[in-house]
Amino acid sequence: MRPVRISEISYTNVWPVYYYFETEGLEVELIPQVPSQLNRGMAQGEIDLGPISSFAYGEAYPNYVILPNLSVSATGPVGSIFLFTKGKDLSELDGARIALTNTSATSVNLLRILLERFEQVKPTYLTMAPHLEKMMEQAEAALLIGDDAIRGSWHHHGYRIFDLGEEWHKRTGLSMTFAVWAVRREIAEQRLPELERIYQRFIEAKEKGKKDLEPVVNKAISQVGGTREFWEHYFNGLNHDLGKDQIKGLKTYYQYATELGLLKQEIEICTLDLLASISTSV
Ligand SMILES: C=C(O[C@@H]1C=C(C(=O)O)C=C[C@H]1O)C(=O)O
Repeated sequence: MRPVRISEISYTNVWPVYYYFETEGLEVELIPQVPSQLNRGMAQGEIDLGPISSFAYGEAYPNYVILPNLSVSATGPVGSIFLFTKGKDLSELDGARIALTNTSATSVNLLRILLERFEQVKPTYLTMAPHLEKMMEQAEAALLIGDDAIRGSWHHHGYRIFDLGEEWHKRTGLSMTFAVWAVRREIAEQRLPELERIYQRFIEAKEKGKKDLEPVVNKAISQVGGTREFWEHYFNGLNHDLGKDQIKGLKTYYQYATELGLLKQEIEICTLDLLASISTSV
């Protein structure tokens, strides 16, 4: 049988889980990608499992199941999902052109929820590669995610920066889940014992990442730049669990996305019960 194809998001936000992910003895292939490539790969059946955009889970519903207790979430500022504006507040973006990174699915739709539902403004959008200066030549505001957003925030360009995790939390009081570990439903049905072993390794990796973050911080400093304080603060602001609070925030996000017509149907959060069969939780 071919290896299980697992995506590895190339952004630092998943390193606290992937750094200690041990593939020894597993029949897996790790494929580095940005979220939008992973979402496409999963939809086309080229990738079996990975931390997909939570929005992509909703789009593909009910084709995937979620591995419990893994996510990329934040309650409040996330530190790497930023809207850059030339000084305007979110409420002043009616009719504005906004450039969206072509690497994201969750955050572009989160932005639409914040602007269209909460601020009642209706901008126009264009999708571009994540280059802040090029985006700002063509638009009044730009959305970046992941390390592109982090690097963008380090430059002294004078733009106003809105953290979408923080803006979501201010308006809803809820946590926001940007990615969930999803697996194609047929893989879950056909290769459950292997999935259990893979899942166990992910959970072990996440626990190690919580206990010993220092090597992860060192890797980020050497590969991306920035200070130890920056990365400690960034990683500590992220949450990689999928507990009650995260699920409550995610359900609300799906509900708003469906109400705005961004998703076609009501979404249930189906998690894989790794000791029995597929179940719908919470
Ligand atoms: C926290 C982040 O979350 C990411 C945001 C995603 C999206 O917007 O679709 C997808 C996966 C997450 O890993 C980030 O990129 O900074």
